[in-house]
Amino acid sequence: MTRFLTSLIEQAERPLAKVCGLTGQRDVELAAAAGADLLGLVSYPKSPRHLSDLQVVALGHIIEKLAARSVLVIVDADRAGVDRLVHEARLDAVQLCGMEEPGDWRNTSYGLLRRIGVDEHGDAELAAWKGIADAFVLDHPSSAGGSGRTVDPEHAAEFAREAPCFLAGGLDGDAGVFHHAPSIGLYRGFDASSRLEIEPGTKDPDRVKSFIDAAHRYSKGNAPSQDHD
Ligand SMILES: O=C(O)c1ccccc1NCC(=O)[C@H](O)[C@H](O)COP(=O)(O)O
Repeated sequence: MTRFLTSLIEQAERPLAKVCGLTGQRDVELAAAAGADLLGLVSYPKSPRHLSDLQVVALGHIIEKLAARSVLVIVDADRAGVDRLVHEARLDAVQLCGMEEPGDWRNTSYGLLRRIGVDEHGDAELAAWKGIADAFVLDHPSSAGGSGRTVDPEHAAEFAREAPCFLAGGLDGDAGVFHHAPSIGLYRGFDASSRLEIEPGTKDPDRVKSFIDAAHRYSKGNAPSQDHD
């Protein structure tokens, strides 16, 4: 049986937009209203966007009511704990960003994203998680996520030729996405967080909308259109 996230990625006629690091009902609602395909909730105490399990449960239920799709973003996760939280919070997918072992994450009932740092270790990571993760999030290697730093476009494109990938790292509105123009058609989705914020943990509605519109502007697999503003 094909999992929902693989189906979503394959059936979408345009790249998906994931808005990450949503910390409250206001931001969840504005991202959903702006058309985000995936809404990310971060569980990582060192992040300014960290949510407790109780907060994840509350926001997960709100996202479900909005008929939107949620992603738990977590670092050094434990499978049993994640399975429990996904069930309680009614989440759709999980993004693993730490030192998790691929073998522990086979056959999840939820969608699975694996974060890959765009550096010389990325190839081995990607090979280890292929067939387990539905897709990969290509991010700056300096931290587990939310760095606001852009990745090397040519190196990222090499990974995107190997497996379904979301591009992340320092993306903002149109200019941020379009910076990757030569290889933009390779990506199945785009993922942004810190550059869409007014302050850490609070999203700017205009930047969120501009990012989502930019991400949706491209036809999957095609070269970028040049008609953006
Ligand atoms: O957002 C965080 O603080 C975070 C912390 C630890 C692990 C992952 C985190 N975010 C993951 C995401 O999916 C972000 O969207 C991605 O890293 C891009 O972040 P940014 O460069 O800030 O757009």
